[in-house]
Amino acid sequence: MNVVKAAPPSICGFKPRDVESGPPATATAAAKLGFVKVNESNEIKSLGLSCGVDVGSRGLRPIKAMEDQTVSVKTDRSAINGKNLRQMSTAGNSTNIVWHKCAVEKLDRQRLLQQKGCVIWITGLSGSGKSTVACALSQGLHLRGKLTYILDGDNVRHGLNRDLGFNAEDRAENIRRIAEVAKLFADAGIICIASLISPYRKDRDACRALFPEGDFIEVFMDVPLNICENRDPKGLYKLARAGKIKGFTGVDDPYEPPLNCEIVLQQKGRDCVSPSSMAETVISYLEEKGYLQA
Ligand SMILES: Nc1ncnc2c1ncn2[C@@H]1O[C@H](COP(=O)(O)OS(=O)(=O)O)[C@@H](OP(=O)(O)O)[C@H]1O
Ligand SMILES: Nc1ncnc2c1ncn2[C@@H]1O[C@H](COP(=O)(O)OP(=O)(O)O)[C@@H](O)[C@H]1O
Repeated sequence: MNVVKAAPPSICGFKPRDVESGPPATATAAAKLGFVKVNESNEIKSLGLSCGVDVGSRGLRPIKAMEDQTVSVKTDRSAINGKNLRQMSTAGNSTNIVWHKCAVEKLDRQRLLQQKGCVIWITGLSGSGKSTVACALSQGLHLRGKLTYILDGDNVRHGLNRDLGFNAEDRAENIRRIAEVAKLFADAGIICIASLISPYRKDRDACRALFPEGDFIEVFMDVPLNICENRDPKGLYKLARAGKIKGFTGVDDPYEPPLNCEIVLQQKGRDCVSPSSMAETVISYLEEKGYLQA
């Protein structure tokens, strides 16, 4: 039997950081919580007063604090003998980085929230109603007890993306960063609603590629330019027509409508479809695809 000696346990074996980072997934991690013995049959024997979490099954069950209790924990031997060094990887400009896995995973969070994490990507011209539908959708889901978060292009440009402008390269980076943030939200189990013009097909397709099949739900606000321009709530079309804003989408910059998106919300002619009925269309889709349950 190998004896792994670690720092003596605090009152309950957890330090605040251990609580934040979740329960131990391996014998090594468990050892950090106190004195433990690891035997050949993958059992950890607690030697001191400690409490832990049974990670042997997918559902996490807290273990009561008891003295000299033996708990079965699935240990990853490669984590103990250092074989996991093979998982070193390179991502972008970062080299020698290792993905750190936690025992509490997306499925656990989804079970807690009783929903599935995903991104609803709303694309369309300025003034087409993206932000309005995003809010109506968030409200509609909130009323059903579902957790959402909106990433609005305008708003994110006030902080995270304040260094970016509107040339094609900056728009691509704006969209890429928002997609990466949306991916984190979806991993948290949250229904993330991204509303931004995202005018280029290739940029939207690159976002889609970041997500598992089905989790990127593209919604096209199919509203003709003349309606958007008549609305002009911020007076930007007027400024663009007057030549005071250069490279304005739909005026002197392109917008490429989606070819194969999941949902089209159309506003044509005199018939006015309300934002809440548009939101209901999206909610029905989520219900049908099983996103509103774990
Ligand atoms: N040149 C130009 N073209 C288009 N839009 C412009 C421009 N300059 C400023 N704005 C305002 O910025 C909002 C669009 O930001 P996004 O982050 O959604 O744009 S993009 O996806 O990066 O293309 C957009 O907000 P919405 O009207 O809500 O779409 C505009 O208010
Ligand atoms: N379904 C709708 N019917 C009528 N007007 C709408 C609808 N959706 C949005 N609007 C109005 O259109 C304008 C632009 O909406 P907004 O959500 O700001 O668009 P975007 O975010 O695409 O720029 C706002 O004045 C809003 O009240």
